[in-house]
Amino acid sequence: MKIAVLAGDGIGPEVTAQAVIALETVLAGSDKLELVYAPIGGAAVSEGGDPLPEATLETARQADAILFGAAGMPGDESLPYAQRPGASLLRLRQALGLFANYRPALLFPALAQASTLKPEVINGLDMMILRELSSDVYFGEPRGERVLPSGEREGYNTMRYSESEIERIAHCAFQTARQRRKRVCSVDKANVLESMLLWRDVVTRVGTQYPDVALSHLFVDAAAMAMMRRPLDFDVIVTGNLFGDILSDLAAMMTGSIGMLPSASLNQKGKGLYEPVHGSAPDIAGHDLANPIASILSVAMMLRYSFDMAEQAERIERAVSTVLEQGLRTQDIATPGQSSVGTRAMGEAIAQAIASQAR
Ligand SMILES: NC(=O)C1=CN([C@@H]2O[C@H](COP(=O)(O)OP(=O)(O)OC[C@H]3O[C@@H](n4cnc5c(N)ncnc54)[C@H](O)[C@@H]3O)[C@@H](O)[C@H]2O)C=CC1
Ligand SMILES: CC(C)CC(=O)C(=O)O
Ligand SMILES: [Mg+2]
Repeated sequence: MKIAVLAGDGIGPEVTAQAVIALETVLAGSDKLELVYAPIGGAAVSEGGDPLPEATLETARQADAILFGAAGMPGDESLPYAQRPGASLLRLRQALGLFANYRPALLFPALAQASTLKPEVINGLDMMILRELSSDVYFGEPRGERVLPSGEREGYNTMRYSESEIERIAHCAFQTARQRRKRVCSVDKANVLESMLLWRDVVTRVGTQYPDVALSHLFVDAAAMAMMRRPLDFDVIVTGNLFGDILSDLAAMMTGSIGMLPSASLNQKGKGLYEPVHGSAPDIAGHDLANPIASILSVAMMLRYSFDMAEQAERIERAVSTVLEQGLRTQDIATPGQSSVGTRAMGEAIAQAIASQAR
């Protein structure tokens, strides 16, 4: 198995290093693992000017799966789009056709006190946010900035969705729900936006092919409220690129921290990129403070989705659960008065827990 490792910027390399250790530990004894490192984001700009060099793209194309860290740092936004380190991930997603982004929000019981919601509201939390990843306002044309006749500057973007783009993500949602609790909630803004009215129409039409799955619809503002109020009501949430980006950060806080949320992004051929939901966290980068669990759990998703290695995936997830049960915390999931460990110590403890498991 050839894995492209694109660690990127900020805490990206810190958490990815721990995810690689977890992967190597769970595959110990296998000579099949091949890791190919390539630069992306600000790291790639410093080397050659392009945040997504052709060689990196080729490495990603040739690999069986991709492990991504984070890209982008403060100040990026002043650069033209194609040179922006933060945009390199969007370009990579587009180039590989990664349209289905699975973001599971799961509460580890040991972290009930770390969530900002009351334990009785979130105990048992297990929702899957399925975010469409290759379209919407992030990619719509035209986009840009212009000067109005008044001399005032105006920024503009285009929210768009085609029927086929909605259809394919809707099928993913219903198929995922069939493996879970058979409920899909589609989140849109069909009361205001034409692209979202089409979204609702198409999801409803696709839903008729899955009579065993219950489909509901919510406008995104009401969805944000309902997710905070009764998160356990949700099974699969399917939504567009922008709303999925926002709602997954919201869901992350229910699990204790954004440092807990992994993700898998798949294309139509099943090729996958695996990454933590969080960004480069410049405020804590370089201080051994980042929580590596989201990245480590992303490796578990990789083993399950790309390599059909459910047993090894479960071993990683069980090791995470074990160290959390033992009371180990990085600073983001520590409750007041609780001591915390750094990125490396958390990663090492998880690797040790994997190694000492009875198989
Ligand atoms: N997938 C990616 O590569 C993403 C990149 N970004 C980029 O990252 C940069 C920073 O963006 P922000 O909005 O600050 O989002 P962020 O996710 O990097 O950080 C938000 C907050 O969460 C904390 N945090 C994030 N990950 C953590 C972890 N593993 N452990 C503990 N705490 C963690 C940070 O310290 C910060 O307080 C920007 O340049 C942005 O464009 C943002 C989101 C995703
Ligand atoms: C480049 C951004 C859209 C990354 C992000 O915030 C995300 O994928 O969650
Ligand atoms: Mg985001």
